[in-house]
Amino acid sequence: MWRAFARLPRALEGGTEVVQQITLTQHLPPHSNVRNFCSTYYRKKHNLQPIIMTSSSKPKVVFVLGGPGAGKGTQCSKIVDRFLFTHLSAGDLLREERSREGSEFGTLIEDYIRNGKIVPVDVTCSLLENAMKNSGKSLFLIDGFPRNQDNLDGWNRQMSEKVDMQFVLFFDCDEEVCVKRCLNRGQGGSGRSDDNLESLKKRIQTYNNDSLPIIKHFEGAGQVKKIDASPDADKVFSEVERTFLSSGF
Ligand SMILES: Nc1ncnc2c1ncn2[C@@H]1O[C@H](COP(=O)(O)OP(=O)(O)O)[C@@H](O)[C@H]1O
Ligand SMILES: O=c1ccn([C@@H]2O[C@H](COP(=O)(O)OP(=O)(O)O)[C@@H](O)[C@H]2O)c(=O)[nH]1
Repeated sequence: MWRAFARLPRALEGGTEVVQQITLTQHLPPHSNVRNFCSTYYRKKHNLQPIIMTSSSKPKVVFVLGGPGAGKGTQCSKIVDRFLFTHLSAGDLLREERSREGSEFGTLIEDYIRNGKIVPVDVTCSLLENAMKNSGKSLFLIDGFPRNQDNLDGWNRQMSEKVDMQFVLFFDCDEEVCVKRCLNRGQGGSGRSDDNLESLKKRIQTYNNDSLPIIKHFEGAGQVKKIDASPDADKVFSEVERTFLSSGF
């Protein structure tokens, strides 16, 4: 620990910048002090304003949205490696529920997924709430949700009072790139029943008709952080990392 501190630039030693880390301290990993100092250094270097964080007992949520294959899952794994978030993919939770023995929703979920339709919110929202509770954690990336007005309304009814939504991370990606990535994922053996051209046409249509208006809604409320998802995954992540650091994480 001491060696890591000793290598920090001299400018930081005087503590000229005060960054309140009230909430962060609830989630500190073993080397958190080093991490917090490094975040401060990064902010100074890039002339970013320090975020003054307030304490809150509610779990924090970042929604991760973007077209099918935009790279949401890929970037979420990188965020989890770098920051203190727990990744909850609504699609993964639905696929797990579909495969759970005795699930009353298995057939319904499979039909919705294969046809690129959006599963009724009560099912998805309950899976998300249970996963949040069972994790015992308090910082979540909710990946691939909310995808339509029904999702948003259901979330607002069931969850919005129980959590603090921080922002929406939106991976902006051309349709052709998205389709190509999903087809590659299918050919690479994803085993997903919807990584084929027929399902993809429907998924893209659902995204354009139902999901984009939700992203626009959040944009109108000033809650969207938009990332260009077309470069390679590491390049995309450097933008993502910058976004999280500048938001105080
Ligand atoms: N920036 C990128 N450039 C090229 N391929 C990518 C990039 N990000 C993800 N991929 C690949 O594209 C496919 C879809 O990515 P994934 O993260 O599963 O997308 P999503 O969760 O948005 O559906 C995967 O095979 C993944 O390895
Ligand atoms: O909140 C959600 C998330 C996913 N899905 C369904 O699960 C599929 C796959 O979603 P996922 O996020 O796993 O993949 P993506 O389409 O983003 O690649 C979607 O097309 C929907 O049919 C859904 O109904 N509700």
